[in-house]
Amino acid sequence: MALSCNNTLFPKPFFTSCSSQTQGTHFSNLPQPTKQDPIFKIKGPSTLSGHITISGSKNASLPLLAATLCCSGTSLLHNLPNVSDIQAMASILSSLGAKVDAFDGKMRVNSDGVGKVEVDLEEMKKIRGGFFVIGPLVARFGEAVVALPGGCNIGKRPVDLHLRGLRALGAVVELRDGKVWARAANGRGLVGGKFRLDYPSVGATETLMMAASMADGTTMLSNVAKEPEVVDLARFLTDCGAWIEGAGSDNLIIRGKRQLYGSECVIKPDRIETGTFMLAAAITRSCILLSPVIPSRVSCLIDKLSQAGCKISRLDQQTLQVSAHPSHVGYDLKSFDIKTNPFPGFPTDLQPQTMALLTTCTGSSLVEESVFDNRMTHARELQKLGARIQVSGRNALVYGFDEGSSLQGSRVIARDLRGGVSLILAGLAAKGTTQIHDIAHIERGYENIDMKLQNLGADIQRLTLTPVPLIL
Ligand SMILES: CC(=O)N[C@H]1[C@@H](OP(=O)(O)OP(=O)(O)OC[C@H]2O[C@@H](n3ccc(=O)[nH]c3=O)[C@H](O)[C@@H]2O)O[C@H](CO)[C@@H](O)[C@@H]1O
Ligand SMILES: C=C(OP(=O)(O)O)C(=O)O
Repeated sequence: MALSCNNTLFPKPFFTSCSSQTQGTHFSNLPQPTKQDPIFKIKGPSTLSGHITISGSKNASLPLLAATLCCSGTSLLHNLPNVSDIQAMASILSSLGAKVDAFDGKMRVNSDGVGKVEVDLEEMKKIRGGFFVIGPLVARFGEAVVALPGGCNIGKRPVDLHLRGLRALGAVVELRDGKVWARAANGRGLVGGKFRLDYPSVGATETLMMAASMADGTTMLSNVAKEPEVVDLARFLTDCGAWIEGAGSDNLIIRGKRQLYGSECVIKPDRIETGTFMLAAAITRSCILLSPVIPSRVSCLIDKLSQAGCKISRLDQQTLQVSAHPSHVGYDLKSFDIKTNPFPGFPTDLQPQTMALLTTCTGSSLVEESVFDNRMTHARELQKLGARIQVSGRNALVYGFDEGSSLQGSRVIARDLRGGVSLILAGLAAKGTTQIHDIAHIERGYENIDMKLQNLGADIQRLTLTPVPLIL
């Protein structure tokens, strides 16, 4: 599409105009480190090659770990990613009294000994996924007290649909002192009900699936999320003895069972990590192999990257080759537009990484974020690397480079998980050194990302800076 700086969609640029004045280094506005501050230091530009192993999905693992609270006996989950969100979730389950053993990427959970239904506020602040325990706790133990959840700061993120849905299943739910207090009315447990979600929220769908699986009677949920992680949760709950029909469609019918039993499950490969590494190949104009992957879960990105000119081949059931190498592609990658949407639409969790790629393509692109109301803060950081992006509310215009110019290394801050990883991608493509601060956000969801990229040939190091005194 042809776009100009005066496009009427963007009457008041939020960050800078589309000039290249932001190119170069930007150290001045950054706070001096005052505490141990691990950073990623990247020397670019990099060319990647070789094979990358994709870890289990964080967003599938979190609700599955919560679902183990529904089960009598022991559950065994395999292929959990070694990331801080999973450790935080394990710590929440232990704090409730569940027995959790973690070993070799596996977790064995037995929640028969749960003796507490209140989650510690500090634990809840760390992650979004901690809120999932509300459904299983009310359904199996009759009560839950859970603080409002943390997670990425990407917009308002209310939990009204979780709470209204629980009320439709007979729970009494109140908000007091920043906590949600929920209990099954009359001490009789939850009862089946009907609930239509105003928006197909992934988290609310998962909370209500877990709750309804143990409610007395049949529950009908409509306008539910169709994300693959919902399908994975339905499969696990079914293996535990639940009766769920319709996972992956707009409507769910769930017949509640009095008791569910611990089961075993292998977490599926992370589709967002898959997409992130596909974009890493594209932004560095490289060729890499990725496995294990489920291609149908990243088909939106496959379409967009193919449109840009990347060559994507399926080598076997679970191996993809992504090539953006000039000798394979023949010309530089072309820009494309994206609009994020619930699955099967373009995933919001790949929007920042895609924006990073678009800053290096020829032509200009429109990025529309329709899922979250404040998921553009990475644009400001990408600008520090010289990217030409104009943000207006939930939309961004991204201008590619003219021949000969490119991103330049700089010091930047990871402001959230996917925005943070978009800076790694940009740093790989940029000339010179990029330092990324606040990388704890990135480590919430990416297992050993520095080592995985080193294995592909990138010059990236994880360093811990020693605190320096503030010089006035
Ligand atoms: C731990 C986890 O799995 N996180 C994922 C999950 O987040 P999460 O489950 O929080 O995302 P939702 O699908 O619930 O949120 C989507 C939209 O619905 C709104 N909403 C949600 C719940 C509610 O009660 N009321 C309401 O208005 C949100 O503000 C947002 O605008 O799905 C998102 C959308 O694919 C992903 O970006 C997150 O990575
Ligand atoms: C937004 C994300 O995570 P969370 O919902 O846990 O904040 C994410 O995984 O991109």
